[in-house]
Amino acid sequence: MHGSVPSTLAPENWPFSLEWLPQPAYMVGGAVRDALLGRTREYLDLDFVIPSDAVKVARAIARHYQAGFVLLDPERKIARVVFPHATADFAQQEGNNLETDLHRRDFTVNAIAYNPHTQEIIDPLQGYADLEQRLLRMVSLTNLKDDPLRLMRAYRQAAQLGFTIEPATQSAIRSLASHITHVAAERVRVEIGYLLASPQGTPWIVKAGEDALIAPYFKNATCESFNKLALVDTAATLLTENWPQLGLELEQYVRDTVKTTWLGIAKLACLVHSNPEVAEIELQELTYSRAEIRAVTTALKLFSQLKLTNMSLREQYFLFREVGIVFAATVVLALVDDTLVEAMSGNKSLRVYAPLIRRYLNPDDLVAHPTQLVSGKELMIALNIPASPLVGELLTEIAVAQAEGKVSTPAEATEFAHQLLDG
Ligand SMILES: Nc1ccn([C@@H]2O[C@H](COP(=O)(O)OP(=O)(O)OP(=O)(O)O)[C@@H](O)[C@H]2O)c(=O)n1
Ligand SMILES: [Mg+2]
Repeated sequence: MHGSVPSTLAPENWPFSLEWLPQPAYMVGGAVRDALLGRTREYLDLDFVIPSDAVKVARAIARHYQAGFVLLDPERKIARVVFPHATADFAQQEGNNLETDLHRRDFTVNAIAYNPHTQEIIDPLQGYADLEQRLLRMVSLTNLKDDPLRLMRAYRQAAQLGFTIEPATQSAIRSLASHITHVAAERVRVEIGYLLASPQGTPWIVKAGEDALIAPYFKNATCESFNKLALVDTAATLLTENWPQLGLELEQYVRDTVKTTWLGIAKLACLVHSNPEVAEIELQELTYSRAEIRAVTTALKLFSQLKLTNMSLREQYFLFREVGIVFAATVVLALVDDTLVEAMSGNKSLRVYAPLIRRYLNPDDLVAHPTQLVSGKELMIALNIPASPLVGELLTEIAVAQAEGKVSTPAEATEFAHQLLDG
């Protein structure tokens, strides 16, 4: 049917030996699809279908290789083996034969199997032909309905693979859009996360919005909200060109464990209600973490303050203290807002933020990155005062005075606090 099987599928590249798999056993899903596309991935994520004893096989492999073992779904008999640089899922075949299993999957390009014992490709749904045309074609409307997360997966995979959605599949998705709410919000959040993470995702989340898949989660999003997403990408590029360090920060994750980059935070801020309190509820419903919600609401609260010119050092100090690590995302939001007010004319509007950005990127800048001259404890001893909120207030005033260049040593700081108390 088509050329030779790509070597990336070969068991030599697996984290375990082929001998551990019974006959027959099949590799399926994304790994087969990507290998046929010539796509390489940094992290191997393999899926196997085994007619019987899938969990037993997984357990034996995990034990032998001292890898992690997770029983993902006891009912459908799916288990995961976690190796240091790869993950392998082992699922009991659905139905009496492999064809039935493949017919229950989401898209034809994800329903191609590879038999590692015979090196055969099994492609009853002509997924390979769709791969060549770079098309996501549903296996059936019923399958989309059976797991409506697949509606969102279509946009996410189109974005990741650079594919388009085949027209009949597109109509089916539209007709089933209201079913998306039957899916756990957490699963939807993961797909949305992928779409917000990179510029390739932007046209596809816009499309998902037009097809009514986003409205259940971002009830207040308007056309303008979606238009802002592309402006975020543009603003991020502009910032990156001028301050590469800020660009790197935008690509970083909020926390290592969550999948939202700072760029994603800026985009979320465009989709939620502009009132931080309403935004918080929307994001909670989508199961975003507290750190992510705080990041979005902070950016929403503070972006317009970045625009203020002639801010005193004191005001700047408090701004930096409040914005913290959300700075880069907040500058992006401010730039996007400028664009909406007046067409972004080159670096003109960027210049407004340059002084703040320079402070932020300079670790020795005492306005953006204050150091502590004296601790609360030292202050309590030196001034002979008890622990109380007053100590915190004095420490803040010392930091502001340091930012203003009024004090620069512990002794001066203590003396300054002393005067404040007496005055
Ligand atoms: N809701 C879902 C999730 C998965 N699958 C099937 O299970 C395979 C593996 O799922 P997953 O790893 O989630 O997706 P991949 O297609 O492998 O894509 P990715 O590149 O994101 O891993 C898919 O290819 C597809 O055949 C499905 O039919 N419906
Ligand atoms: Mg996969």
